[in-house]
Amino acid sequence: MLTSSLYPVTWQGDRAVLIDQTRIPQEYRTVEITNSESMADAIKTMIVRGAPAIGVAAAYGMYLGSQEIITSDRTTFLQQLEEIAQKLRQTRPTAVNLFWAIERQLQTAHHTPGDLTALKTALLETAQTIQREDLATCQAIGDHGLSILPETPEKLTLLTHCNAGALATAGYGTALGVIRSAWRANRLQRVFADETRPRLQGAKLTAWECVQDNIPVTVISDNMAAHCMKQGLIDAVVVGADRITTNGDAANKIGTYSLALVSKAHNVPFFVAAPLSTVDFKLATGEEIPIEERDAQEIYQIGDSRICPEGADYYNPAFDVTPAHLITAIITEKGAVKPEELKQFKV
Ligand SMILES: CSC[C@@H](O)[C@@H](O)C(=O)COP(=O)(O)O
Repeated sequence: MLTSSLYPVTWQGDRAVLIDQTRIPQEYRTVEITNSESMADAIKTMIVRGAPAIGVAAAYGMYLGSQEIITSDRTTFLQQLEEIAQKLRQTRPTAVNLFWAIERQLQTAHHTPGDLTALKTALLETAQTIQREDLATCQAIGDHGLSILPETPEKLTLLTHCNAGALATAGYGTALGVIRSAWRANRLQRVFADETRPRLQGAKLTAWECVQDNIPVTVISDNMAAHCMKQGLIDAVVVGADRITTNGDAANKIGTYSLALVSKAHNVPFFVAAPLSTVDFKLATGEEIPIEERDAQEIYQIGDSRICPEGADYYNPAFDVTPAHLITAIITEKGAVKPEELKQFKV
């Protein structure tokens, strides 16, 4: 029996309720967000994280922001809404879903006729639509992924990195959606979850989600993947993405690129599962993707303990780019394609 009722964002009347992903698995707690500034903070501090979930959260942030604007003049309203959009854009630079969702809300605002009350209602409806669509999209990604997983005599063991699960989307997940669909189809033996230093999304969130759904999960540290592949333990790798460019290069959580190299060396298929809202057709190659650099403390400290000496320097890029040639297929809601075939989805 699958639960998967792990919705990172829930709309309740006049507020968004977020699962606080910084506390899982120690504690399941929710945070109520009633204004655009708190939503921007929640995205920045990773209370809500994962590219599609960030997009959903930002869409509600735009609606909450619209409620803060006190004017009856449409032009002034649109100017102030743009300022709110700008604050939300400044939270995290890599996941394109953030910019995609904000743009969709601005388009809604510009194209909704009638008074400002009607416009604000349209912003709430658009946020809810983005959320609903993403859930359906993840389920479609799961189905398409299932159809291209390798045919093996035994059930599959799949490896994933970071958390591209229900918590990272409107629900169900992208990479973990494929894994859920494989489990549901009785084709999955086990998931290996990279712990994903420095924020440990794999050890904390992916492992927790799998436990909720009774999917057998083995957590490994990030440097163990090559050894596991050499032992023949892994049939395929499935990861998510934060931004994919027109040529099929894919930015995802730091460590994904090395995992792709290791997969190539061991002839293990490497799949990227992502909605088309994660594809940035404005960018030609992964070289152009802005890579977020986060606070050094994420490297030198675990929990409350400092693990590295003072006096050293630290470097903390949160994402890396896997070149298209290392990707077996990109699994989208419209089907699984080779990276070079992604262009066909450009509208
Ligand atoms: C479906 S989520 C895809 C990606 O956003 C995910 O793999 C990832 O890298 C998340 O990074 P995070 O820094 O936790 O937001």
